[in-house]
Amino acid sequence: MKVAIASDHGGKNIRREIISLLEELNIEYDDMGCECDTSVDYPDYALPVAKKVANGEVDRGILICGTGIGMSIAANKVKGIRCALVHDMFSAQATREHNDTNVLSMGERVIGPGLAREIAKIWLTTEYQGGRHATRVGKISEYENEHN
Ligand SMILES: O=C(CO)[C@H](O)[C@H](O)[C@H](O)COP(=O)(O)O
Repeated sequence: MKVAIASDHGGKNIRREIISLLEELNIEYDDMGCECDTSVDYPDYALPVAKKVANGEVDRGILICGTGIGMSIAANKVKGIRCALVHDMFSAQATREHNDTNVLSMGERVIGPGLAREIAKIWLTTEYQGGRHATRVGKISEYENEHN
């Protein structure tokens, strides 16, 4: 598996934490910034990561900003992206099993680095269940294909 990861200025500490997790899990990653000391705009980081996932350059994406909301809104504008904003371990597991999410978003002003690490670990290691969920995910893809 290869993962692209990025944050804005509000998510740099958790990004560093998740990079150390990726190294511990021996998961290849592409760190797409930000290398910022000042304020930046989250779409400039969410969209390149989402595009890399959508075009198959990487398998998954992880995004962190202050709340995770802006990153998730931006990522979900890219065709083929199913980005989940997650701040608890139950949802981290459920969104992989049920929604086959390919991008994870978290907010550093919402949760601490320890919980973010646990969430990312669960999200990276949980398999999609398919079955009844594939029908539902398929309906989303169908809509997306018809309207883009
Ligand atoms: O996009 C966001 C909220 O939806 C992120 O939390 C940003 O990190 C946040 O908006 C940045 O805010 P700042 O006041 O410019 O630091």
